[in-house]
Amino acid sequence: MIAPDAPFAATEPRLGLYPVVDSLVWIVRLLDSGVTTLQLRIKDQPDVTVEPDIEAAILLGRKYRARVFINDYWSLAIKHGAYGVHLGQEDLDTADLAAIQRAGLRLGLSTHDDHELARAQALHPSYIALGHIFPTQTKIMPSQPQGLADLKRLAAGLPGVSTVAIGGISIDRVDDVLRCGVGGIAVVSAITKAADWRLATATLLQKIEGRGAPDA
Ligand SMILES: Cc1ncc(COP(=O)(O)OP(=O)(O)O)c(N)n1
Ligand SMILES: Cc1ncsc1CCOP(=O)(O)O
Ligand SMILES: [Mg+2]
Repeated sequence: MIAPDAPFAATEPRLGLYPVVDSLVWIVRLLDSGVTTLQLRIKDQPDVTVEPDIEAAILLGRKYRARVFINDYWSLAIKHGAYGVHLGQEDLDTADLAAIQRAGLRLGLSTHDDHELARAQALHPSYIALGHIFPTQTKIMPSQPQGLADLKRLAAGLPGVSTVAIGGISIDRVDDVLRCGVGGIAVVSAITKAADWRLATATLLQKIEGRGAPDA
């Protein structure tokens, strides 16, 4: 991995509500509900299997003028001209960051602690994700939850950086997370496991971005 010297293409300073979903069906539902920042996170499939959905998600993002980030599959994201890519720390050892940058894609990076944060900052990504903040059922995490105090401390040390909090963020925790100073809140189960995902999405949009769905 060779670190590019220049910063990656900028994204919004405040990414707002940022659902992370595992299918095109969810991408369509959420774009239709007025969500403007999204991630397609399909895990551990061959490129040939995921390419059609990745391409479709990127095209839908363009059609809806939304920011669709592709998790993991950075070369497919480049090939199809995605808005952006989200990578984890382990991906940094193998991904061609210079190619992502040359292609003008935005880059989001995961961080779990101060050490990973310093590594991410040195790469000048478009946004930095901090987490997991609370315990999560969605992904097995080797690290401990960071909690709100650490989130506040870390966010305060990142002036001018677009930040996203992730991990165990339920609707009733959103206000506390926002008070820590992050500009984006990434959620999986708060939407995909909600009894009423439309209501959950509308509530999150209102709390995080102060707006309703297009027809609301
Ligand atoms: C917004 C956001 N933050 C963190 C992650 C986790 O990404 P990663 O470390 O690459 O792990 P996987 O999601 O690939 O399991 C994320 N996807 N999105
Ligand atoms: C992908 C990922 N990376 C860190 S926590 C997480 C899952 C977050 O899911 P949930 O919002 O359901 O806790
Ligand atoms: Mg990943």
